[in-house]
Amino acid sequence: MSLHRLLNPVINARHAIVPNQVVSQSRVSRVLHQTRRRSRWIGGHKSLAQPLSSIAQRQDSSSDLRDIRLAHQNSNHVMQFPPSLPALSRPLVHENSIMAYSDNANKFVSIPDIWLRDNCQCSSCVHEITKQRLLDTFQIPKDISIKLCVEEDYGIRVSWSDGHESYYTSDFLAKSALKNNLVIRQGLAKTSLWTSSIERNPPIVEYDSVIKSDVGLKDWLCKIREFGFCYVDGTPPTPEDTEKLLERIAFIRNTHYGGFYDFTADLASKDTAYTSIALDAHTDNTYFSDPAGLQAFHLLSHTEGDGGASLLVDGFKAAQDLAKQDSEAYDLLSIVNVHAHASGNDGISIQPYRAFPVLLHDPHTHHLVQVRWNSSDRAAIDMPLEEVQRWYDAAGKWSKLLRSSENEYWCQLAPGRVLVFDNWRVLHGRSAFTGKRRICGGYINRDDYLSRFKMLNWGQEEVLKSLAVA
Ligand SMILES: C[N+](C)(C)CCCC[C@H](N)C(=O)O
Ligand SMILES: O=C(O)CCC(=O)C(=O)O
Repeated sequence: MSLHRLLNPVINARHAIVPNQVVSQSRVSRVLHQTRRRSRWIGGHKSLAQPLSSIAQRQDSSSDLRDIRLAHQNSNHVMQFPPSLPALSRPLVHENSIMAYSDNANKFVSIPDIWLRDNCQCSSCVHEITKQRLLDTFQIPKDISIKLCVEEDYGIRVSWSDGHESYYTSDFLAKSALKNNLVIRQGLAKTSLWTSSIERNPPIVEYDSVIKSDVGLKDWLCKIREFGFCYVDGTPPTPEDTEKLLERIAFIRNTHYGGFYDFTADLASKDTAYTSIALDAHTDNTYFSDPAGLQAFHLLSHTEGDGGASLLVDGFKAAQDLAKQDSEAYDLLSIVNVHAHASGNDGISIQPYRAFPVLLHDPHTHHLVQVRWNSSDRAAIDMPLEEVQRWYDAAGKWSKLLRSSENEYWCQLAPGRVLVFDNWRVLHGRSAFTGKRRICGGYINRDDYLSRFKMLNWGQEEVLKSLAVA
């Protein structure tokens, strides 16, 4: 059975639909080069900027980008996910060194002694309960070497030149050498992009299944990971039961709005969410360095008025549309950094530690990992004013895609139906409303959400192996 199927029953590569946009560095470099030629500008601060082309060249040198870009170039902005993993090959002992199959080098390579010694898993080197390293890495003798290593049924035993004894399971050694561990490290999974037609068959789970069993919780999180959102029907229409539901995933994130939120149009917090005006499709927390990973809404009541429909847009789908429609615009929104702020509450003006692009990509895999889009909270654009028209042109195309009837999914929330969505992928909004409308919900950190997802799908042992920890 291939490692791929061993690792993740959730992933089914044969049907995986594109989850991520891959911006080829060569194209990004060309866009920058054009920008540089016109305005001698890179990344905002000439003295600090490192021309992306040089970063691209550095990244170009790593083979893991070559096959990703190849996939990208051959498949027009998209990459089938996840990259197929090689069969798990058993490590072997050769001339007093340990060889493991590296899918980076596509061959068996010798594992460096320092790495092996530093990753000894015995109870004096790793805390058995906390899984933290106890060993002082930098006290390992510089000339550390294997004095003797013996293959056993399930692993390899090593006697070191400093007298230490180690034992490594074959599974640990094999998985630590793989570069494609990102599937587990990043909690990647099957992704289905959607349009307004999702209305016919939206992802739904039942409250009881989620509350009563981890099987139900896993099903919910897998649907959120696949579609970027999922309803939970049958939820008792109370803040208490809604909070309990969300805490099945992880603790609620505290912000300047408080923790678990229960709000209405009373400007209790000085944000337009606390009014009755319409809100365009946006992602929340663009003013935070780390926007919440999940956001939830549970409409508890709406009396003496109407409107207040909810809007969802698949940002990854819209990004794919933009990439196909105008790759230069896509690249510009992937490069130009935009500032954001939250400054309504007294004594508060929050910004992230740096400006971020609308479309944020993983610097190593080039996968699209985050959409940051909120015109209400947007501040300065990190681009010389004489250049900024290009950003507005690109952003205008993006906005048009978000507002297209193909991509807008309008739904009417109701008591008992909790909406939870991936705030790094799915944009949300609402129509204007009248009357008294009460919504509760909460934010959950992305890392806490993905931790729960990975624990339910692979378990701690496999996750730690993917990190070369256990
Ligand atoms: C969700 N809750 C009502 C607590 C706050 C809403 C804040 C919305 C903010 N403009 C943003 O985009 O993040
Ligand atoms: O009131 C709503 O339906 C959504 C409010 C909103 O967009 C937000 O809280 O971020």
